[in-house]
Parts: sequence; structure tokens; C-alpha cells
Amino acid sequence: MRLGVIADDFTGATDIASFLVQNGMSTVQLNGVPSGDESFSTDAILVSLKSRSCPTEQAVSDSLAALRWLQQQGCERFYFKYCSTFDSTAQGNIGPVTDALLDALGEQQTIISPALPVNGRTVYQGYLFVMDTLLSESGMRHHPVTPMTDSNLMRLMERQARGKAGLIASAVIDQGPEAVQARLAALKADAVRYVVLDTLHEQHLLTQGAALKEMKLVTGGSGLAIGLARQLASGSRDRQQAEAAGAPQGGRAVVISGSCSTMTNRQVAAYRQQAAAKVVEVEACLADAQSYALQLCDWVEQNADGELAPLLFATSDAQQLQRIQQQYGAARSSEAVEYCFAAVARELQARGFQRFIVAGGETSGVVAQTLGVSAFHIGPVISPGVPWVRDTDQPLSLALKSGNFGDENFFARAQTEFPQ
Ligand SMILES: Nc1ncnc2c1ncn2[C@@H]1O[C@H](COP(=O)(O)OP(=O)(O)OP(=O)(O)O)[C@@H](O)[C@H]1O
Ligand SMILES: O=C(O)[C@@H](O)C(=O)CO
Repeated sequence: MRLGVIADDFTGATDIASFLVQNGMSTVQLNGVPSGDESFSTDAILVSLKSRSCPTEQAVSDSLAALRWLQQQGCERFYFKYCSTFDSTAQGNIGPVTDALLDALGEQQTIISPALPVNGRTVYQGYLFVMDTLLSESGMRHHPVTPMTDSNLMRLMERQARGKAGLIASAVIDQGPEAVQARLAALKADAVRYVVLDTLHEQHLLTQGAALKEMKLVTGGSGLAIGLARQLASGSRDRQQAEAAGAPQGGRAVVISGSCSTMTNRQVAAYRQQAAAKVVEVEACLADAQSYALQLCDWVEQNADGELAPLLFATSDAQQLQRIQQQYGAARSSEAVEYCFAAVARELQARGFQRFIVAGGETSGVVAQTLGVSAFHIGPVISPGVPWVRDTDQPLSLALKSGNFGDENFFARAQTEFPQ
């Protein structure tokens, strides 16, 4: 059974791709809907979009285009991948995209399962937790683009989508796949369109996978992929061989950090102690991003011969970010930073850089798009949900880190533990 995945951002896409591969499904990841007539024979085909925080109409039309293309590729099951921290406010795109996909598939019900317990994202009584904290009390409440101030997934869904939301609590999931299926059917009879699934640990994801293997459309983070892949995998491939195709190759490296998450702040602080690092000033990005980018690239080149790659970071803590956003506007400042990073990536590629370690989903999307990446091999995992990936056409290796993923030493480990 071929699985088609539509991911709403770039790091989210590599995140789920790594779990699919680790759990037995051969996977190709494509940047956007391909325009040519190529076809792929992998167990899973993943289209990564930049639809998390774009205007809703565009998110819906891009997602529907991806769905149609995946159907043409013979996919029969579909997975809408969004963030394990449900990055989506009342005006967000998860609800409208879910509704559009359900309508296009002629389905009345789907599930909402953002949990990824290995990275501390769990769901209890429909409330999303980050480690030991409610989502709305975690660093996500200060997110520059999608501040999360509610943790109740039923409420979040009902605010942005068209139908009723319900819950399957952990006590039911503990009873196994048949109990989950029976509850889904009961909720469907009650016209519940979005069913939030409690998830406390990996066994719950395995149960969900078994319960949902016939469901046409599922939605969630990357955790559910563990359970679903084990049901849908064809068993036709050698994981180690596949990972070797995505292992990082040589060439000069740079670390680019545009995430302001709590974890990225810690990672940047740790890496600055070990490697050359330079802050990217929002004022300079706003003034003349193009020439500022060239200056930054000169600095990167001057510092590229150390043991560890140089770091450019716009990463700020919550207070700095608030000051910047008040002064320049949230959208304007984040766009200026993204524009500058795009110019930096383009220039460094032209100067022969071949390994890019990037923090932040939006930032990764911009960088990968600028570098002209159209398809990846998924390589070895640096931290849960963050694999090295290698472009299928050009000598280019990328580690695209979701904002909150990885341990404190992530940037250094991505280099030292994966020598070329
Ligand atoms: N100093 C800053 N001032 C204003 N905006 C910034 C600053 N630094 C980064 N940004 C913007 O914040 C946004 C961060 O989003 P991004 O998706 O890259 O990281 P993230 O949300 O932490 O990661 P993820 O989506 O993987 O959880 C980007 O648009 C980036 O340009
Ligand atoms: O699910 C997650 O947390 C990540 O894959 C992600 O989408 C962050 O951008």
C-alpha cells in the first residue's frame, strides 16, 4: 500500500521521512509538487510544502495539488504531516487543509495525532504537552510566527476547521486497535470529524498505526509514522544501504540558525563556545539584505577552515524577539531574516559550500528552496527526527533541524559523529 505524505514544512518533512525509513518504508522526499512527469517506486512519497504559515488559500491549493499528484503516483493512503507542537493559531492552516483533503477524498473523518513521545510531545485528555509542560506554557507561547496560547487540540481544531472534534482517551488506546476502531466508528456516527488521539508513549503510536491502517487520511506529527510504517512497509529494502545514500559528503560546511525556539537558543549558546559564530542583525537585513549577505559570506569563508563549521544565527531569546517585533513588525522582521539567509545560502553555494546545517522549519524551507533542492535521499539520523539528507542531483548535504529538536550539542555532533 503506497503512502503519500504532504508535509507543511521542510524540517517536518525530513522528520517524518526519517521515521518512515527507520520503520521499514522506502521513502523519497520531494521539494514541492514536481512539474515533470517523473515517477517513483518507493513505499512512501513525501511532498514537502511551505504551507504552515502562508495564506490559507495558498496552503489549501498547494496541498490539493500535492494530493492529486500523489494519487497519480498510485498512493492510496495519505498523511498530512504538521508540527508536533501544532504550530497553528485560530487563523492557522491545519484545519482548512484537513477539511480540503477530507473533501477531496470524499471522507468524513480523520484523526489528529501530533505526539512524538521520543521528543517529549505527548497528548493527554486532548491536551498537548512539551516535556512536562502544557504547550501553551512552553517556549511555543513566544513563537515568532505561530504563538501557541492554547493546548487543547479539540478547541484548536474547532476554531479553524468546519466540524466537530472529539477525543479517544489513553484508557481506550490502552485496550488496543479494535477498541480504537470501535470508538472511531461511534464518534463517526455522532458526526465527529476530527478525532484527537491521546498518546503517552510509543506503544500508543503502534496501536494507532494498527487501528488506522485502513483510514484514507490521517493527520499528525511524525510519531504516528512509526506505527503506520510498520503496518504499511513492504519489507523490500535494506535500511543501511538506503541510509548510506543520504550520508553527508565532503565539502565546506556552514551552520545557519533562524529558529528562536528554546532548544535552538541553547544549541546556539553551546556552539558559540566551540566554533566561530556571528549574529545576523535584523536592522542590517532590513536595510540592505543583499550586500549584508555578501559581508556575512565573506566572514563565513574566513572562518570555514576550523574543525567546526562557522555559525550564522538570527536566533534570539523571547525578550529580544519581542523588542525586535515591536520595533519592526513580526512579519517584516522574519521575512527580512529569511530573505537574508536565502541570499547567504545562494552565495555560499556559488562559493562551493556543500554541507548546510540549518535550524528552523521556515528557515530550512527557504534555504533548501534557494539551493535548488528538488529531491533527497534520507540518510543517518543525528537526533530523533533529524536525519542528514543528500540531494539526489547535486553534491549537497543538508541537516534540517526542527526548531525544538536535537540536544544541546546538536550542531557539533552533526559534524563530528558523521565524518565525510
Ligand atoms: N531575530 C529575529 N527577529 C525576528 N524574526 C526572526 C529572528 N530570528 C529568526 N526570525 C524568524 O523567525 C522565524 C523562525 O521560524 P523557523 O520555522 O525557522 O524556526 P522554528 O519555528 O523555531 O522551527 P520549526 O518550525 O521547525 O519549529 C523565521 O521566519 C525567522 O526568519
Ligand atoms: O513535528 C515537528 O515537531 C517537526 O517535524 C516540525 O514540523 C517542526 O517544524
